[in-house]
Amino acid sequence: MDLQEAYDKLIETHPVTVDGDVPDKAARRKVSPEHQQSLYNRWLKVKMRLRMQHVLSHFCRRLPKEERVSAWINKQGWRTNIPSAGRIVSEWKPSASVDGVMDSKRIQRLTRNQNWKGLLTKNIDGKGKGVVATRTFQAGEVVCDYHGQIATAQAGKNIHQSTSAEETGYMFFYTNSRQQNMCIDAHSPSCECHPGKETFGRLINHSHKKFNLKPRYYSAEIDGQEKDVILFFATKNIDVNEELLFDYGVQKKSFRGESFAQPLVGKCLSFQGQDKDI
Ligand SMILES: C[S@@+](CC[C@H](N)C(=O)[O-])C[C@H]1O[C@@H](n2cnc3c(N)ncnc32)[C@H](O)[C@@H]1O
Repeated sequence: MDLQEAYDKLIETHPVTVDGDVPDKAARRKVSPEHQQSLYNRWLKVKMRLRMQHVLSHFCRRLPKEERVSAWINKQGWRTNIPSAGRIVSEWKPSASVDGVMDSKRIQRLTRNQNWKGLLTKNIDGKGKGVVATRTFQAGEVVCDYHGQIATAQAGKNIHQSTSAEETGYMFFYTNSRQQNMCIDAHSPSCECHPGKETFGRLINHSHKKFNLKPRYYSAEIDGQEKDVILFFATKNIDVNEELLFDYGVQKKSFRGESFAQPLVGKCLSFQGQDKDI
């Protein structure tokens, strides 16, 4: 029997699991006295890979800090065969299906607390304020959300018509999972749930050609309540100091028309002045 056959036989009775114990020597010898040591090594190697995947799947769409990974690993109660937090961070890639992103407690917490890290508000020549990255983001990472009061599209349109030109660019129109036209109204710099805090999403500027973010709509259960959430995903790797941009869906250089989003595609109404980066 070669090693592969022996290994396949061993895992029939002793499958590798994240928390399982390596089969003892007697069990390994029973399968193959000749390969018992190699079976031991291979079993532990596969277990390590499984643990790495287990940790990575917990930090699925936001690059974690090493200390955070280390703290989480410590909580698992593993005494041997412990993955290195440094290696996890260096090998980190966005994982998990985009559909399941709002299942992540971390993303839910960031959405609830508006504590998005790695972002900085800055004045951008010719555009007013904008948002830049203070760390690199990998393609596929969740960067932040578009936060504000959720309203019907009609209510948003009314606000849009009754507010000043400076305020009207902060409405994000979308269609929800029940096919209702809705709007995230962020015309006030801070919202009722986060008084005194200016959230990042509303400050992200537009570019049709150089966008590096794409919004995606979710209907998510947060704190037992169904909520509409618009998450911004990096469409490419983003460098430090790079401005974050998404395509508002405006077609013209100066957009004043009415337009409602297709599902999953947001549109901000009213875009005035000289558009940089168009
Ligand atoms: C959602 S706000 C973005 C944040 C805004 N720059 C601010 O200072 O609050 C949308 C408004 O930003 C400005 N803006 C966005 N993208 C722009 C661009 N590419 N060039 C010039 N102005 C832009 C327009 O005034 C637009 O109505």
